[in-house]
Amino acid sequence: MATAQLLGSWMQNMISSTNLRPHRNCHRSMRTARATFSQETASSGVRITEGNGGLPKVLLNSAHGSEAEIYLFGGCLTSWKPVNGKDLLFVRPDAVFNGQKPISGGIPHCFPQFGPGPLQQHGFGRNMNWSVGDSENIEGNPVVTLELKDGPYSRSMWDFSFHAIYKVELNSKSLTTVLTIKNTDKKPFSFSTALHTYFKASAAGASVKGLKGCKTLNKDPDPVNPSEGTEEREVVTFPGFVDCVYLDAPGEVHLDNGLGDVITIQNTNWSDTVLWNPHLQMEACYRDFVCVENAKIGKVELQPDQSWVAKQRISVA
Ligand SMILES: O=P(O)(O)OC[C@H]1O[C@@H](O)[C@H](O)[C@@H](O)[C@@H]1O
Repeated sequence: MATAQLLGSWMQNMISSTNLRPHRNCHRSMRTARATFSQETASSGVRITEGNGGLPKVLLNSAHGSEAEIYLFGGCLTSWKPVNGKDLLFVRPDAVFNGQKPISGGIPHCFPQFGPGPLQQHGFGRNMNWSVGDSENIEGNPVVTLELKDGPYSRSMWDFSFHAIYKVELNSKSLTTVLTIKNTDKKPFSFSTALHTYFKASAAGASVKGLKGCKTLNKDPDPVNPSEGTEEREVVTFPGFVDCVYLDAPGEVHLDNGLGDVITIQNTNWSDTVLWNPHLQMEACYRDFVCVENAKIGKVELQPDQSWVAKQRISVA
């Protein structure tokens, strides 16, 4: 795509308002850097365009025909189309794109709190502007790295210096994300986190395999005092309201979305899995999605300069 198309005037505003870094070499003039970034990103299958509500979004296009999109607001993946062309993520019809409220759908970040807890539900990572740190292309597969650092808004709720790095790689049939949280403060901090993935589904026909034997924290009916149990089922379904944490979940589970797709959800270091469907609490859309979330429910404590890293890979056959 031509530079002019990539960088309209809205984009130039966004560069300053979202700390978008056009290129690693910051000594170049901004103008040259913008042009270089756009040329490089166009050829790497990574480009930035205007999304809903005028919010900037990163488009990933692989040489194989797969596609994904990520809003910088919240670092939120809102679309993933493997080569079969079907979007396997779900964005709720009540989602707003105003840069004020989190985007309800896709893969929002829960950070630095999964919740419930003292901070706002699911923390603030999903309603801050992430920036683009880097982009590359590996054998036709676009890779983009987003970053989030503390600022006055996060400090007002959680007074720590941190650096979150979110690397997203799109392959023909898979989407891999690596999240790194680094303590850049002089004091330790602790956090919980999740990738709150909304999958498009027929909730009535959807099921998850791989969780049998896990300890469970069932948040239905009381999310603050969940009841402990053990999952006995080989195949977990969504017959009504579901809100359950699976502790020490395996590195791989399988979601049958009830729409003809089986999605393999693999992880490294996301120790827990959460299943959620709001049923009649969201009458307008509960039939059309299920959430299968890789999570870290127990607190991670990081000393200064320490990092925590977790990987998720979602794929279709
Ligand atoms: O903030 P959202 O996207 O509406 O999601 C809320 C739900 O997120 C789930 O992860 C929690 O387990 C639920 O308890 C919660 O209600």
